[in-house]
Amino acid sequence: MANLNNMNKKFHTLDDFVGTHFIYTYDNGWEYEWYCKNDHTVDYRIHGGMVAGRWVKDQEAHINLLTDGVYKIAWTEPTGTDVALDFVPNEHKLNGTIFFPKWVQDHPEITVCYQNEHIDLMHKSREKYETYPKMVVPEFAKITYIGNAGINNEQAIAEAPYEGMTDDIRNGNYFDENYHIIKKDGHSYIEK
Ligand SMILES: C=Cc1ccc(O)cc1
Repeated sequence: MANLNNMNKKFHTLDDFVGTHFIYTYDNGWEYEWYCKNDHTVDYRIHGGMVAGRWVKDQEAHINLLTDGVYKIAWTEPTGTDVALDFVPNEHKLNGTIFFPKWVQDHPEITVCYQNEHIDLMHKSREKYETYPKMVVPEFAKITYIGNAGINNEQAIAEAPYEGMTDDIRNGNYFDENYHIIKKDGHSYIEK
């Protein structure tokens, strides 16, 4: 058991941000977990909201330092969903805007999966169903966890979300001191 929640971390440079793992709750109640895997890649897991249960690895993203301790991340997904995040981690907050195509709003369950194994289905669905009007979700979020997962840590986001997972992470019951998953009965995990 290791308490890796580093809410007092101070951010200045891009290097301070890359390799950091966050959990946050949007003001609409949606809880997300997001990992800046390297300077052009993100992984994430969705714990609450319209597409709770969805998780994604190796999403290409634009990751930029705007000014001291302020970061902008933007990407477009195989579903056609676009995302722009502005992190102000020293104030434990961010602003996220998600632009969902109409089909994700109409059929969110199609996207609730480990997306990496269903890229074809995402591409087929975005052609088959409607794109417009898009559903825009602009929200502030409060950061509840900051962890130094390190760059290209494949264990940070490595299994489907489960009830209580974010509490396990925040309470230090999920990762060991090397930021590897602690093996637990009843939960799948990826071998070290
Ligand atoms: C749709 C993905 C997504 C990932 C992180 C976040 O904060 C908002 C949206």
